[in-house]
Amino acid sequence: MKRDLQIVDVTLRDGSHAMKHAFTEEQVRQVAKGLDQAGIEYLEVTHGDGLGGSSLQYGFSKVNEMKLIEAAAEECSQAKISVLLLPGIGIKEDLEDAVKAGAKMVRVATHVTEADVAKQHIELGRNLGLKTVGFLMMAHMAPIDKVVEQAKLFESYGAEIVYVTDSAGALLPHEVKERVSALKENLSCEIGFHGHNNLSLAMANTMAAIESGATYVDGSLRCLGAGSGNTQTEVMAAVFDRLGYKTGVELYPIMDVANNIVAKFMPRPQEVTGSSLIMGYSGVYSSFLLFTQEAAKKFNVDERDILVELGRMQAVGGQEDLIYEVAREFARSKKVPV
Ligand SMILES: CC[C@H](O)CC(=O)C(=O)O
Ligand SMILES: [Mn+2]
Repeated sequence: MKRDLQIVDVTLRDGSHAMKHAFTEEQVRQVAKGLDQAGIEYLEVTHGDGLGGSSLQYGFSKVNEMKLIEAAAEECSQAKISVLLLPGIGIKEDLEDAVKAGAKMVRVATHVTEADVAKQHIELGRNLGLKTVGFLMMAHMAPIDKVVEQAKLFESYGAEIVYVTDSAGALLPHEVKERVSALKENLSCEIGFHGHNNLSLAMANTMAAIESGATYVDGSLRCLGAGSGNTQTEVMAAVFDRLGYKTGVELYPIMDVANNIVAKFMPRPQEVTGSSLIMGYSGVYSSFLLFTQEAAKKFNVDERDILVELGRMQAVGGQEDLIYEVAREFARSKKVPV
């Protein structure tokens, strides 16, 4: 079937942040099987921070991600497994192992101003015969011309799709429109959008993206993802159907996997909480949420103060250690015993 839009499901990757990287093999099998049967073509499986993310800094995975990729691939009859790779966290050998485990797509992710570090990884993805994607994270942090420049680099290395990634859930619909339209005008490859719901705008932003020409859009079941989570996969399936787009995704089966499987194991509902709202408001990486909550508790300070300060400092992925430094500094200035 020719699809007008591709919904890429990231429950088993972005959802790993919300699960503190504790997915079990059985959970992954059930979700992958449900997504496959509902008609999703690409589903992403790795540690939340991508291949090689299991570590003291980002949190250890309960189950080795290669085992999870293999398990997901075994459950799929038509769907393909995508893996996320952040150069520096994941290495060449991780991608090669992921291919042996069954991966068919790689999304190489860099900070929005650092696309140049992805050249070798994108070339490797193409050489391994993978569908290869460039993922520009924290897209709110760069002006449009910079986003275009960086996206063009991805395309020149061989990326077949380039994503505008709203890692902090900070973009407003008109800002998504500006970014996606500019990429559409200046690139020949397909354009994707990955949203977070910290300002309750994930669906509106996804709509803005497709109206501006994006053809790949990410979602997660019951929004399971970092911060307030992602655009909700099953909601996208319903909305796109109402709009007359063909996605290949069947509504009742996708709702069933969301409500009968994912809802049963998610640790908490994906809501816009005080902290995740501040992440969107201040432009802080969604995956910092649980670390910030732990640091706030440990140092007895307000989570929101930590997040506003991280936003002011323009902290980016990889700077998780700053969360604890900022919390300690607040505790010191408030004379809270640490
Ligand atoms: C830390 C990687 C990150 O979770 C990738 C992603 O989904 C995003 O930037 O939103
Ligand atoms: Mn994300």
